[in-house]
Amino acid sequence: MHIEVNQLDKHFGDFHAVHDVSFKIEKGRLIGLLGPSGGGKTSILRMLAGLETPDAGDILFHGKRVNDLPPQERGIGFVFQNYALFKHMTVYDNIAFGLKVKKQSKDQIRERVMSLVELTGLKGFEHRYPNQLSGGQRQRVAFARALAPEPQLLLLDEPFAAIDAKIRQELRTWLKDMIERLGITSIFVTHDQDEAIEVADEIMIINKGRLEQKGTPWDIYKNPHTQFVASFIGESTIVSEVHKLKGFEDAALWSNTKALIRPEYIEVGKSDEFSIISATESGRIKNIHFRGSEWMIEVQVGDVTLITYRSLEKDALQPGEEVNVLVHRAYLFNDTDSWIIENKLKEDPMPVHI
Ligand SMILES: Nc1ncnc2c1ncn2[C@@H]1O[C@H](COP(=O)(O)OP(=O)(O)OP(=O)(O)O)[C@@H](O)[C@H]1O
Repeated sequence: MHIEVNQLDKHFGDFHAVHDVSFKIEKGRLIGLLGPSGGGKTSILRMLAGLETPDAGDILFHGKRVNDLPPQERGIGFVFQNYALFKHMTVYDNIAFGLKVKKQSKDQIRERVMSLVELTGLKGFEHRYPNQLSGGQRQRVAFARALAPEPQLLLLDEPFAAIDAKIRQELRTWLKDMIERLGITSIFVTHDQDEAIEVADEIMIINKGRLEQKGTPWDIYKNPHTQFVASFIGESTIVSEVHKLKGFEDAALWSNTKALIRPEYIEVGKSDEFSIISATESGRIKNIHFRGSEWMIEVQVGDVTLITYRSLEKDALQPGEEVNVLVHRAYLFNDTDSWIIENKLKEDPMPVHI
């Protein structure tokens, strides 16, 4: 289903929960609504579902305004974080529920339920009750139940929040595959950036009721439009006086700016490891922390502490050691504008407006 939302607005009493939100979603896309708690993600989802009425704005499904359609007439399936399965019903009856409401025949229901049981890998579990299933299995039942009436839009609110980390990882991949295979337009709410980056075709970043940015995970990561987006997606060090770093002197031209520097744009090494000498700084290793497959390195350059990662032998760098540091690029933000600025001693000297 193709979705268009124009200037959606919602207050709860005096509280402005959703501000002027507009977006379009193409048919078959898997969209992640990502943002901090209380930002308005669930409110947007509930308005799409018809469970909440917008104060202003239009919601169009296939170009047709649906603001006044009740939830059951919008062709939507739901999956919630707490499974919301009927505890007193078997897996079979849970999946069949929406079909019975639609008054389908017993044979039709059996055929549809069994094909969904097969699709979701639940064969052999049809006669179990929810309390006889693992969290991951219950969530697959919830998914099958939502799909049963053949919705055109699937809405998932924190679908994996209540599930252990390892199973959550498996379910993410499973869900992505499943949705791709079915080609059903889906929107899921999450506050977990890794989940959104890994699963979604496109991410919408929601903060304080506003849509800050919409794009593919790669595009948002590479070209964050606001300081909030840059700091919410991926890691970064915030630096207020980036012009003090070699190659970034031009940043002094813009007032009230803050720079964000991603770990992968920082290279740290012993002096003989660098060839681009003019752009390197002298720094000192402040601390190193073991992080499993890599080490987190805090390096002091003047009064700035930068964070980066390296896979290295334990004794390759030591706290207190003098090192060379090269910063490749930074994101620069002031109240109204944003730029990507490359190290002019190393690469393109011109900042790119984003
Ligand atoms: N029915 C309601 N009445 C009053 N305030 C509400 C209502 N629903 C939501 N809110 C408020 O609106 C804001 C946005 O809530 P919403 O649930 O949409 O955010 P969210 O981004 O989904 O957060 P979370 O990740 O915590 O679920 C919150 O401050 C919340 O307290």
